[in-house]
Amino acid sequence: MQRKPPQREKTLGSKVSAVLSVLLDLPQTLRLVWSSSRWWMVLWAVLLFIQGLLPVATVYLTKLLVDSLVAATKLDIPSQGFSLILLPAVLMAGVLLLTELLQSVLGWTRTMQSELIQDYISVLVHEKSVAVDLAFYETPEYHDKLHQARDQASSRYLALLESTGSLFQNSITFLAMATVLLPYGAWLPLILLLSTLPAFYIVVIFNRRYHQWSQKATTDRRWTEYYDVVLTHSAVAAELRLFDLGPHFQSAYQVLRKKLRRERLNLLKQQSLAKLGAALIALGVSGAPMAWMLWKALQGLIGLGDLALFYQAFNQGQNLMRTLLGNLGEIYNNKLFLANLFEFLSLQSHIVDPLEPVRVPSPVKQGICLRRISFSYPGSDRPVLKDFNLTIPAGQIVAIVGDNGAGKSTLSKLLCRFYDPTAGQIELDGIDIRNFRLKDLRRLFTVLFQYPIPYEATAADNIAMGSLDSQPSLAEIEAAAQGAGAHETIERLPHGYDTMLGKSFAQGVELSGGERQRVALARAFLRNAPIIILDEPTSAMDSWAEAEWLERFRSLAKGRTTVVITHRFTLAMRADIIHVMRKGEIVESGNHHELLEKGGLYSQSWKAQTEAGDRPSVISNLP
Ligand SMILES: Nc1ncnc2c1ncn2[C@@H]1O[C@H](COP(=O)(O)OP(=O)(O)OP(=O)(O)O)[C@@H](O)[C@H]1O
Repeated sequence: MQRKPPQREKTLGSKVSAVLSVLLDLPQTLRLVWSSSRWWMVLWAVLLFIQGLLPVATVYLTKLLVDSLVAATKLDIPSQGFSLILLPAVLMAGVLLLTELLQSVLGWTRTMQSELIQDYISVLVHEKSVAVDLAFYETPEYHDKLHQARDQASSRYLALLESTGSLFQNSITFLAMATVLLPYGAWLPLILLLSTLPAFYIVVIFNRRYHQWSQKATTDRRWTEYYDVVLTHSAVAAELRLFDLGPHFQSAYQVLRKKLRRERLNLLKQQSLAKLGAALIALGVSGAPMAWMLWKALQGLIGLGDLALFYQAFNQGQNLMRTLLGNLGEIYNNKLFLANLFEFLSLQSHIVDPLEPVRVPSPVKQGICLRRISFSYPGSDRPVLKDFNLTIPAGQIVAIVGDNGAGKSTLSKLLCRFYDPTAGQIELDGIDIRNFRLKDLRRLFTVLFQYPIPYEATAADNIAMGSLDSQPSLAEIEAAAQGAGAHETIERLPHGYDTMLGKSFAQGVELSGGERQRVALARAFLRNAPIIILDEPTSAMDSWAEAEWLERFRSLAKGRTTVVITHRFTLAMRADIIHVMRKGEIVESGNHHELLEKGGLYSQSWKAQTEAGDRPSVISNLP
């Protein structure tokens, strides 16, 4: 077993520089906020600046009030005393009023900013997640990253903004307060700083530990989310009840939650103890100046107003210092978490447009040619295709039949460049498809995937999604539905083409598997692409529906290049060329009659099934 190299202990200096580098990078991080809500940010900064000055005004007015009170008590005429107190009292009330007013305007600003930032980050994450290679979905690391980016980014950004704002506001208050304290001794602000440093150190250390733990716990948290979905999702509801899987998944969920809770509580316990220690140190350091001021007051060297001012200013100064350093700790912590978002946003796709794209052929004249293709899925050593050759002539219907796992669906993914082959090349009219712009290449294809997605939308929109760019008319949608054999089904729905499909939203209806497949087929047909790939188009259809659909399909596919991936011989036999695939290789090719005459795998499967009196629908798994 390989041993891990011993981790070098970090020195205090390297820890400090790590913290500093994270903190100094703050403007870069805040740029994103600036892009999302710049004017709200300006308003927010102005409000914070004013709010930062208010505590000092309160402290100063307290001194004025106490001094006026002392002076008033020495006067014989009460009305004169009253007028002495009036001005500072009114000013104090004004400051209190302004504090309240600022609070509510700030609350409003913060809510607006929070909405804008959340939406902005969601847009960035969505843009990235629809752009990255399909290969990213193959790795748990990608799912962890996506989870971290989605799960915490918005809240961490808001928290970062909050702590930065708080740091800004408290720095202003602190500077003003330090100015007030300076006449009593230049060393006082220094004592304030010293008394709060231990707490700061503890905040930073534990924030880092929390971040490390949180990164490590991402996979566990994703598991709990998975169990949560299984326990609550409609697609799983029937199996869950029939196989009585509820207790199994509930227990798995609870075990993980318990583990996560325990780890988090342990961290919190250690942090609380350390914080208590830091608070005791701070108390010891700050007791001395208070005793010193009291002694001076007793000596008559300072007045009561001074004592009140000093007490308030020192007390608030210390709280402020603690908050300031706490803010820095928070900024550091949130920045650590936001690194996940930036890491996610900086993921680089490998399947990209070429530097000098070539125009896609229009119309397709020769067809598609796969030359010596080898391919393994990312993260897997097992080749799905090895030295694979295939020609799909333009304008013909080519069927690919083969047993499970032969690599049939993989072919369609390579043709659309969801993945690139590890060796060999795919040519369209003699040009390597890597020379085309991705969008242009994919626009040449329409695909009915093996497991098509039913969208929560109306029947018409479900079909229109095949070609949203062209804003299809209802007549075009209906024509596609006719071609897929979905028209009659949709006509029978309560609101026809306007019926919502899926039951997650109001007035939705559920279609059967075969009906859903026809709607998906209609979506594929609507896209007027020159190359059609149909992966098991009739797998959910009954034999009558299949026979009827096949009749229509011939005319629909006319003039287009079609690849039909199927287990069904009744479908394959109508193709111009049939390729039999096995373990990543083409083992037989020809039309139905040629293959029957050859007496190979195709013919044996066909005979075995017809002799058994079955509909010859599925290729048998011959040895
Ligand atoms: N995303 C993936 N990551 C890793 N391996 C995969 C992935 N998708 C498919 N495979 C593997 O590639 C092989 C070929 O899969 P493919 O889906 O192309 O088979 P198929 O011929 O379409 O099978 P079926 O008739 O069952 O649909 C299978 O062994 C499968 O396990």
